[in-house]
Amino acid sequence: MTEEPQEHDSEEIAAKSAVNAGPGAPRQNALRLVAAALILRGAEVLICQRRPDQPMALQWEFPGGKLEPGESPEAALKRELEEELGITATVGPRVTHIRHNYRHGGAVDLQFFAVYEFEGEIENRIFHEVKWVRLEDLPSYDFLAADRGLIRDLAQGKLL
Ligand SMILES: Nc1nc2c([nH]c(=O)n2[C@@H]2O[C@H](COP(=O)(O)OP(=O)(O)OP(=O)(O)O)[C@@H](O)[C@H]2O)c(=O)[nH]1
Repeated sequence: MTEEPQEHDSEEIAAKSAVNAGPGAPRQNALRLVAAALILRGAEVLICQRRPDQPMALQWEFPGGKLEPGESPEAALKRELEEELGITATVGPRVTHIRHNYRHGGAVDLQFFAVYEFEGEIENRIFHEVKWVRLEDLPSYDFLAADRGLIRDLAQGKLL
C-alpha cells in the first residue's frame, strides 16, 4: 500500500510554470484535491471515459471528483458517485495517494479508495462510456497521465 504522494511524470512540472503567467490568467495552478473510486466486482474494476467536449477528451479515468471546502475525501467520493453513477457507495479503504502536475492544467492531489459495496444500479450520467474491465487489461486503455503508475500497479496485482 502506498501512503505518501508519489510524483509520476514529474518532468511535466517545469513545463507548467511557462503557461498562464499573466496577472489575469486563470488560476489553473491551484492544487485540486480529488477523490476517486476503484469500484470492484470480482476481478473487474469500473472505468469511465471522458466526453469528447471535455479537456483530455476520451481519456479514461476512475469515477470521482473534487472535494468541496471542508468535505472529507470519503464524503466527497460518496457524493460524486451518487451524482455521476447514481449509486450509494460504501467507501472502503484508501488504496493510494498520488500527486501529479499536468503540463497545462496545474496540479492534482488524488486519493483513490476501494469500493466493494454499493446500492443501486450503475447508470452512466455524465461520461462518454463506463465499462467493467479486468485489472490485468487496464494498461490497454488510454488513462489520464496521473493514473498511469496506478494502472501498472493494479494490472500487476500490486495494490489490491
Ligand atoms: N475523477 C477523476 N479525476 C481524475 C483522475 N485522474 C486525474 O488526473 N483526475 C483529475 O482530477 C480532476 C477531477 O476533477 P472533476 O472530476 O471534479 O472535474 P473535471 O474532470 O471536469 O475537471 P476540471 O473541473 O478540473 O476541469 C480533473 O482535473 C481530472 O483530470 C481520475 O482517475 N478520476
